[in-house]
Amino acid sequence: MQLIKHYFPELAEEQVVQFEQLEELYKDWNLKINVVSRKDIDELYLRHVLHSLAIAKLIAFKPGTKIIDVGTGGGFPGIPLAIMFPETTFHLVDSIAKKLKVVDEVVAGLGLLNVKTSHCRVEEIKDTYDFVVSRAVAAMPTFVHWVKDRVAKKQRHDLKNGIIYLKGGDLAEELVDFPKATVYNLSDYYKEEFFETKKLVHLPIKYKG
Ligand SMILES: C[S@@+](CC[C@H](N)C(=O)[O-])C[C@H]1O[C@@H](n2cnc3c(N)ncnc32)[C@H](O)[C@@H]1O
Repeated sequence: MQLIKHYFPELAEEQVVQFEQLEELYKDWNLKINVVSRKDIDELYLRHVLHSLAIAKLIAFKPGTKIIDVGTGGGFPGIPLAIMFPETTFHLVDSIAKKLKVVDEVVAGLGLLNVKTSHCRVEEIKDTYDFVVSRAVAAMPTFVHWVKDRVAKKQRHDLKNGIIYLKGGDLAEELVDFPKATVYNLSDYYKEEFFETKKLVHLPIKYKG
């Protein structure tokens, strides 16, 4: 938790409490429904919370912003971002019900009012959002195909509406067809070795409606 305070010193007291509560909630629920690996749960703040919050280093979502987290799994990056931006609404979607059960319990345990969840494939969602966030779900061409019509027209931020994707490793091949993508190195935000190869991709998506 010190890690989170170190990189995000401006958190309000309520947010600090919510981030602190995450560890116990995940440890507890993970014993009942295994959604986070053992190694990852021991390093929850580094591998999940801080990693998810890299998106908050790129952009501060304004009040009223609508975000969808596609393939949220156990709630990443959606839950840490929902704590960080309480006036932004987050729709967390996953095709595996047991993962969303954990997400629902963690959301209830934290008392988060800005999160809703759907158990479905993202291809079934019809709504639109300012940004589509995600981590480790599909290769970029497949992902873009799934979500390109989910991006709203109205711009609220300097950063163009579109996809914000947390990815590891070499992205060059995946991004050849997306010249408008910008890749950010998480090592520019965080000094821990875990982030050395981690990246954040922003891909603006133009509304076609
Ligand atoms: C590797 S996990 C990543 C989970 C989480 N984003 C994280 O980083 O911890 C990928 C997740 O994407 C979900 N998923 C894959 N394709 C999907 C789709 N088309 N619609 C919704 N969820 C999907 C899977 O069920 C799985 O929970």
